[in-house]
Amino acid sequence: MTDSVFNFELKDNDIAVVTIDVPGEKMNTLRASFVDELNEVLQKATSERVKGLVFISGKADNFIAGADIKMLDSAQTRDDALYLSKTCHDVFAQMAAMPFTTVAALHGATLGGGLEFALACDYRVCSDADITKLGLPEVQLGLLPGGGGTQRLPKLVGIQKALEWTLTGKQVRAKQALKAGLVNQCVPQSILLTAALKQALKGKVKSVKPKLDRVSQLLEGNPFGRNIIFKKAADNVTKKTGGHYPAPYAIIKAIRASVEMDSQRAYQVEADGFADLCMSSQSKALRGIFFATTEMKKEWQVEDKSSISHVAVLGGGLMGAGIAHVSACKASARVRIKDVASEGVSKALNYSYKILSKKQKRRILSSAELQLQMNRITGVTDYSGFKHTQIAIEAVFEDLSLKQSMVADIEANTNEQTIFASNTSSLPIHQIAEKAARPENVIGLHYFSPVEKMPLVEVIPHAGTSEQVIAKVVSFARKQGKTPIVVKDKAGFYVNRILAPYVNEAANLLLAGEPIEKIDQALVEFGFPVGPLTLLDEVGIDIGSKIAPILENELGERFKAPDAFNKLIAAKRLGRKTGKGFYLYGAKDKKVDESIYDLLGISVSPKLNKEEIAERCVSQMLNEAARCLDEGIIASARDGDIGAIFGIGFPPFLGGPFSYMDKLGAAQLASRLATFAEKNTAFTPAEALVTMAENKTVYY
Ligand SMILES: C[C@H](O)CC(=O)SCCNC(=O)CCNC(=O)[C@H](O)C(C)(C)COP(=O)(O)OP(=O)(O)OC[C@H]1O[C@@H](n2cnc3c(N)ncnc32)[C@H](O)[C@@H]1OP(=O)(O)O
Repeated sequence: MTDSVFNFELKDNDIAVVTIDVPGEKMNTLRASFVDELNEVLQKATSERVKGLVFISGKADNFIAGADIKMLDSAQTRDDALYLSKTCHDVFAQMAAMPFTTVAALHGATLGGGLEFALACDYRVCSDADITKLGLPEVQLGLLPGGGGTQRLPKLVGIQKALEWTLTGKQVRAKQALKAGLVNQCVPQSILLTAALKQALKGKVKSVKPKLDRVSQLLEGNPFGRNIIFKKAADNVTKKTGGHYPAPYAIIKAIRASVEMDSQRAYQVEADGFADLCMSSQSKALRGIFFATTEMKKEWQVEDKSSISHVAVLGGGLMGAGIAHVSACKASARVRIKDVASEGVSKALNYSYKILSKKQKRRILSSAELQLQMNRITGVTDYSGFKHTQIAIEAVFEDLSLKQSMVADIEANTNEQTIFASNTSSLPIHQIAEKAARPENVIGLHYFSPVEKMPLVEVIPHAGTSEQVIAKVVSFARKQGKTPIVVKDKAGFYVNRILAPYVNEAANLLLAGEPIEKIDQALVEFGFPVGPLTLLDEVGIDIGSKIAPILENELGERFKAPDAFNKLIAAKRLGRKTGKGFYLYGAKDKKVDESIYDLLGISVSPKLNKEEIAERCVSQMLNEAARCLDEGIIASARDGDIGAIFGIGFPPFLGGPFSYMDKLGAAQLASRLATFAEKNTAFTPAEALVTMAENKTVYY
């Protein structure tokens, strides 16, 4: 192994190959400290009068995954960050000005600064492998592409596509990259280097204009059309993010500069934007999420590396169908769905088929791939074919004796190693395992709806679950594309436990006369994706009110849900599924059902402003999160932050409830809670918070 990152090798035909291989790392990333070495390589190539130069990665599954995020995080001042962006600009400008042909041979992750590196080359050839993904995901870190991405991308793929990709952080596959003009050629990995060498010999290619349809050409080709494009992009950002994130606006500004300013000024706009964003609290929080999730991937590693390949799902309802889908289509397992009725089975199969068909229509999936994935899912109404099941995941009604009988059935029809995982959202796992012959194999695995979209899963071992089973289930959940957090077996686990007091407070405010839309808007403006009453309508008011008594029994009166919910249930206003809850649901939109105020005996009389409404609801959630950590429901503040962001949509730019509590300060929060508690004891500050306030400590 050498210490070099850029390993230069001159081939017989005067073509040089530079293999990029950051020593000791499985992923190539770019650091400012590599610049001198890259400059040396470029000088060497110039002095040796090479005809062409190919950049390829020495790693098996990535080209370059971007600038090193740890390096970005260590930038102390705006000037430090500005220096990083300008350093990238300078070195990439040198690459672009080389007198010989430069070719980037791309395989695997080519992201952020990695793609910007490739964009500075004359020609890009990529492998057609599934793992080849190209993109500028900086926005997800609260940043903009600071290595020339906002300048070079629009020139290759057009303004609209560049905006779409950089504003969403979308990663595109090889074929899509070729179609859009991002890469010049796409080949099997086995001939990637050969194709790149061949191109390097051919010499410089003429730069081509983006492949645009006529309407796009017209729009992008004149200032009036561009005005429309940029305004629409900014409006969409505001609609989607509520204006909470500065990065998308800075991206739009830099892309606009790329077409409206001279190159020097436009690059300065990009560098300034990058430096400002790098210092922003939003980017710091989002980078924190990246570090947290990467760290979590290393925990609960399994000794037995063979992955779970045979899965059974009990219950073909919405949750069961979603679990079957991610097991088959993400974790590539064979899935057997069991339902009491064949109708349940076919509904579950149809669920996957619909999702896959959409992907096929969007050409993400071929019809052969669709068929292959569907072939992995079968259904039965009995336990035939269950013998080799490695994990059975139940998603049936919240009924303890039903779940216990399923444990017995699974034990009778599978094998000694089969894991029984319950997708309960409220029942204690130790009770489900109570009558099990092999309680060490029983565990909770709590998904969130819709399963294929929600990134979190709670893994809940009871006291007798074996460590090996926990590790296997965590590893399987990761294969399903989920971020698992291991939580303690106590009522509500973590997510529902912090959600319940938040939703209850929203209901209390409604009963006190605050209008429904105002409550929801207050929390959306705070940064949640939907308001608490909309959320309750989505989950189902009946479901919410089933969990509440369990929490109240085990954890105390502060969890008591308002009695008014019973009136809603009696009136069959269960939420979206019955067409009405707090809102009335039409084919396309929803509106507040004014008659609900009469039904609940409320006279609308707004007294609080939206900030006060948000503060009351959120402080309930924060208080309960503090208790959860204190009681060991979650193992760390980090797990609590990730759980709330990925499970509830707690505003990511605030970094999660614990990061937010640090920002507010325990003293400030405890004092606000104590003020609210004078009128409602449910606000009594958690002991842990009071102690932190006294000792002036923080979570991070
Ligand atoms: C100036 C520029 O415009 C600014 C930038 O480029 S900002 C960076 C833009 N790039 C990104 O956001 C990509 C970040 N990385 C990822 O999304 C994912 O790591 C990935 C999709 C590349 C691979 O995912 P996966 O296979 O699950 O591997 P994952 O566990 O995440 O990463 C493997 C290792 O690479 C590290 N890594 C990946 N990308 C990194 C990056 N950009 N910076 C620092 N470390 C990185 C991870 O921390 C992890 O390190 P570890 O093994 O020491 O814990």
